[in-house]
Amino acid sequence: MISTRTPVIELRRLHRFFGSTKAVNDISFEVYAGQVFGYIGPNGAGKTTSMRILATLDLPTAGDALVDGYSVINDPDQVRRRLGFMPDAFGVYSNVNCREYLDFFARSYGLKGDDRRKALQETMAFTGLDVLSEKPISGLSKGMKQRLCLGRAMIHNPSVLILDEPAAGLDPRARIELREMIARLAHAGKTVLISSHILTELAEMCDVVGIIEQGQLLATGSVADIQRGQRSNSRVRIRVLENTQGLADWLTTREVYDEIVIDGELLHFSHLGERAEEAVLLKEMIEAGFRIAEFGARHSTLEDVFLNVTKGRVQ
Ligand SMILES: Nc1ncnc2c1ncn2[C@@H]1O[C@H](COP(=O)(O)OP(=O)(O)OP(=O)(O)O)[C@@H](O)[C@H]1O
Repeated sequence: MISTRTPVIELRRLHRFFGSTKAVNDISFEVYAGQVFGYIGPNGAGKTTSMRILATLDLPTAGDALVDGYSVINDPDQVRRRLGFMPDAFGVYSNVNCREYLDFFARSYGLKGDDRRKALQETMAFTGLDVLSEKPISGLSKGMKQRLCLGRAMIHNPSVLILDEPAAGLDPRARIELREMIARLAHAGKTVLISSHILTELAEMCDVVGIIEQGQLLATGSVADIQRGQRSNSRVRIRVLENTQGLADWLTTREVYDEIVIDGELLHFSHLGERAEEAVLLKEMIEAGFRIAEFGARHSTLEDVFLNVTKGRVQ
């Protein structure tokens, strides 16, 4: 089915080269209203470079990036109006308090009078900073600084938020709170692009993820889709008391079990099916007369998926 929805964020064959470094090398994807898109890749993959282009802080070597249909090349002002960017490094100004910091950015966006007061109040309430409004930034925890930085990115009520590694360095509680804030943003109809080099960190907060390495998008889809696309869903290990070869032959007749490796009394193979099928397999092996002493299945974790998709290449 052809989608008639217009993407809120669109990367169209985006390229950005720095000399011989292909930081972004032909990346295309679309993100729709209210979606949270996880941009995952190892260090140096090209995440920050593409996010900076979307935030109109850099220009592509070729291709384009669009926000609400506006090109970062031709309509950067329109893009800026619609977008809030949270960079991976927190800006300084540590000698001001939270309210003053947000007020400064509200003024730079041209907000005046009641509109500015309302924006400040709403942003501080959303980020939970209202109770800390007079606290100097220098005294804030890492989690609170991240909230402040998110507040700064959303002070002008943008429809799109670009968050570069917001979960990095957060403790588990602050990470859960960040996840909740992002869910609320998506619920309010905002479109969020969020990066990390850890798939597990984002898996629960994203509708769709894109895995990037060496400037190229290697896989996109829901985490479940990407997991399904992997060859080995689980590694099964069986110890049989005798007739290991006989069991291997018996398994080979069943098409779902391939690449069977025999190692003494042990058999290993990959399995692409459901977990329930493993219970059926165990029952059938025993019924077929094989004396099974051990049976174990290790399901691929999100880390395995990430390692399978990426190759560990750096540039
Ligand atoms: N201004 C620049 N000049 C030269 N090379 C650059 C510049 N900015 C980025 N690069 C290079 O482009 C590549 C991609 O960098 P980028 O910062 O986009 O990666 P990243 O995925 O955000 O990584 P990280 O997770 O480490 O932040 C790297 O090889 C980096 O060294």
